[in-house]
Order: sequence, then structure tokens, then C-alpha cells
Amino acid sequence: RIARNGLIWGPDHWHENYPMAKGDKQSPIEINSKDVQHDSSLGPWHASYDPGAAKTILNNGRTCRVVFDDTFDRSVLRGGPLTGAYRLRQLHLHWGSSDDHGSEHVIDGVKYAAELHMVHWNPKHGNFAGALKQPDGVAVVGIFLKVSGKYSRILQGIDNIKTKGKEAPFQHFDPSILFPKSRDYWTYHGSFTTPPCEECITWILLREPIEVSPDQMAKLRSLSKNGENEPVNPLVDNWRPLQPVKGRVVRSSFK
Ligand SMILES: NS(=O)(=O)c1ccco1
Ligand SMILES: [Zn+2]
Repeated sequence: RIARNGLIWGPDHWHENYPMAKGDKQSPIEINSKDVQHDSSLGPWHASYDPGAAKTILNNGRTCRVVFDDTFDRSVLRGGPLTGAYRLRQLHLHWGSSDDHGSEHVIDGVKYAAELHMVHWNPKHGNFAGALKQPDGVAVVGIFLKVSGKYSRILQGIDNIKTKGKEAPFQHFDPSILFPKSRDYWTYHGSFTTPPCEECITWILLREPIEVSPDQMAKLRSLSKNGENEPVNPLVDNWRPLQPVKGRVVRSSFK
């Protein structure tokens, strides 16, 4: 089999094409509360998102992604560990083949059914590609999903993007409805969890998970890695295994 973009041969081979994947600041990591350092200088983060910035929802064969207009400061994240306003570019999810796993980050041994990432970049670096080369280039808000009773709209959009390459309009959507009540978060410096795994991310992981229903998880698991006219290949387990912490300190905004 040819090893295209490293995803064919799995995470342990990514470094053969993308050396950064073996760096000292890789993500995801396990967060052990006993090693976390509360930092009282960490203030609250603030998202001001324009629902009109939402554009499309797509299945790229590896995740389902909602794309936003990031040509100006239209939907921005600021505060917390960040300096300046970071522009929301896209959100996507990682999930498992069953509810007992699927998240990328693991908290005190707990794996969540899924993990939602809201990817923002720092416009002081000109464009997204430039931001990837900077340690303060990107900020990703991670939200854990646990299975229970409620509903959310992203998963409604999934009906139109069952197979790889499908894209559908996804407009008038304010992603801040996805935030849990509490703003408590952990933060650490890490990387993209997919190749090339650039180490440019300030991770902001929200302590309180949001709830999704069993049929919502079933919808996510009904996506296919393959295109429309190919055999269904369930899109599941699109999470990267844990990476070495290598002496990094995770800070918390809460005690
Ligand atoms: N999973 S993640 O947020 O690190 C990401 C965004 C784009 C590629 O990988
Ligand atoms: Zn992600």
C-alpha cells in the first residue's frame, strides 16, 4: 500500500514523512490533575462569533468539518492564555467506534466519546499557512463530548455529507452554542494532531463536557471514509494516540 499523507500507515509512521510528529511538543496528551498547575494570571477566554461567518459542512474522509469565513476579524477568540484576537477558521470532531473512547486528550484516565476542536489562527502572522510556522500561531478550543440526552445542529448537517468529498451549505450557525456553562479550562502548548503536526498550538481544553445523544453519536459513526460510489468504510476512530508530555506543564484557570 502506498503511504499517502501518512494517514494510510497510521500515526506511528507519520514521522517518516513529517519529522515534526516526533517533536517535543506533540498533541494530544493525557492530563493528570495531580501534575496540573493553577495559574491565577490566566483570565477568562471570550468568543465573539458571527453566525453569518459559517459557510459549509464537509466530510473530508477523515473528519466532519464546518468551515467559516476567516478573511477578516469576523469570528474571534481572545483572552485566556492568548494575546490578541484569533480568527475562527474551522471546527471538526474526533470520535470512537463506541462511546467509551474517541477523544484525543485524556483526562485522569477518562476518554470521552468525542472531542470537538475549534481552530483559530493569529492574524498577526498574515495568513493561516504563516501562522502554522509560529509557536503562537494557532489556538484550538477543545470540548469533550459525553453521551446523554440533548441534541445539536452540527449533527443535523451530517445527513448531507455521508461520504468523503461531500460538502453542503451550513449557514447562520453560532458555534458558541456548543460551549458548556463553565469557562474553566486547561491550557498547554502543543501541536496539530494530524500531519504535519506543527507545534504551533495553544490548546485551551474546557473542563466541562457537553452532552450529545446516542443517535447523534450514531450519526457521526455513519459517516464514510470513502466516496459516494465506493463501499462504505465507517469513519470512526479518527483520534491520534497520546504523545509524550516531555516536561511540559499544563496550567489550569481553576483551582
Ligand atoms: N486536530 S487539530 O485540531 O489538531 C487539527 C486541525 C487541523 C488539522 O489538525
Ligand atoms: Zn482536531
